[in-house]
Amino acid sequence: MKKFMDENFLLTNETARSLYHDVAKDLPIIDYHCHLSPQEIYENKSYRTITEVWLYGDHYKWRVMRANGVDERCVTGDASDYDKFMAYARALPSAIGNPLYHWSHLELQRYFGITDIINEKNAPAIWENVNAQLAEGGFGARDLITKSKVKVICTTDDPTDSLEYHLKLKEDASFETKVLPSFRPDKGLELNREGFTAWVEKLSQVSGQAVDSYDGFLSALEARVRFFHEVGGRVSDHALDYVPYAEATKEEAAAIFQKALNGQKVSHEDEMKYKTYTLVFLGKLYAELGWAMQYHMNASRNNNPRMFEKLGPDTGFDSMNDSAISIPLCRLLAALEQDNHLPKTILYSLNPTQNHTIAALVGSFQGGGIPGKIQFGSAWWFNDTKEGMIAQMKALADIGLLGRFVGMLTDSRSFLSYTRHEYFRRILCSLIGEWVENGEFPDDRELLGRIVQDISYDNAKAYFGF
Ligand SMILES: O=C[C@H](O)[C@@H](O)[C@@H](O)[C@H](O)C(=O)O
Repeated sequence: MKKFMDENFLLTNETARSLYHDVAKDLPIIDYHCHLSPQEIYENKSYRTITEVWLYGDHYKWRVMRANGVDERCVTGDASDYDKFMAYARALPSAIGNPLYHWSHLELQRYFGITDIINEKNAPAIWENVNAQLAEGGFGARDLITKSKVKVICTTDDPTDSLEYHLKLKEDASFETKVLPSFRPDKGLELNREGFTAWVEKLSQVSGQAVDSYDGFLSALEARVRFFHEVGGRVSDHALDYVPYAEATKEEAAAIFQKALNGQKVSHEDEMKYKTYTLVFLGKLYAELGWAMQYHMNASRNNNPRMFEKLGPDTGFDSMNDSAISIPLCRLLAALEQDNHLPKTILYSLNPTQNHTIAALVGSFQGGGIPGKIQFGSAWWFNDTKEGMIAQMKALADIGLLGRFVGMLTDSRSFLSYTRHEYFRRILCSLIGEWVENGEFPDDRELLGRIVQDISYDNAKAYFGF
């Protein structure tokens, strides 16, 4: 029997062990999509308790606690940090087979040198141990990033953000990791959602442009894209909970925008027309600037209205959507490809039944001399599991070029999540090792090492141009 999570954790064969230990293990990280706070990075936020650094903001862990019957008071409420931590420690043994079981142990092992198997009995000692280490210092946000060998972080930012902390970080030579903004204009696309008109008003203020017409709106958005570019942004990100496609003239899109600006709801067809026109406009701009555009598709968000009312979005009440994406997505990309304005694009679907659909679809839009220009993005959110990552990589290998994959991102709100890259790299090495040991790929260590290094780091570096 293998030992629990030792140095050969998840490395199921000899080739995998050598690829991981000799190549992947010590490579730096490019975190091209996450939800970390630039302010916390700038201020090198420190933590007093394990709960603060480990559980606050981590909605994956909150779901496990709720599923274990923990009262919301002990999840996001006013219970003490100790009680919250104990509630998680009590829940964890039931998370057998869930990546959180592994991530949680990896986080304690790699950052705090704790190799105990977490349970209710030893949790009080772990609480004392981690809190004492935190008090000694060296566990601030920046310290954790540096320890994790992260070269670049792309945060997720609203177009109306002043990017104050990105600008400050740019000036701060004492911190070597690049922290760059990503342009996420969802609030400007979701014209039927509450807050749309207020957001447009804010956009007008920050861009210093009047936004009383669709032309003004597009021009203000463009100004913000260019501002993000100046600050170092090279990536955009869109949450397309369903993929819209409905052709529209500019006049039609403008009339729909005006209607929403007057506080009226627009029909689903009009919403799609507006989104299509605006997405194509933005896509062309990203292409001009050489950015990579990310589409995060098919999330079903905020499924629990009562909890949404109480806690807001991204608090652990989301799931997968099953809208068809193939036709609208092809049309959307084709509208950009038409005049050669398709930017580098990364496509993620939260619905893993669409793995092969996306892997095949990306192949229809490759070209223009950029290796892996259209990417099938890494297994996202509920798919960010051992089986989910293997399924995504196998689908990509089946139909496309796994060797050009830009690999893992963190997508997290926690500074301890960098162990997810280790998890991914172990699984990658194992998968490749199995093919080699099965005689399906030659045992050429130089070539294999190259492929592992590319997927773990070099491809992302070249793709984003960091
Ligand atoms: O991994 C899960 C996430 O952090 C999730 O909350 C985000 O991916 C978010 O939905 C987004 O749209 O960017």
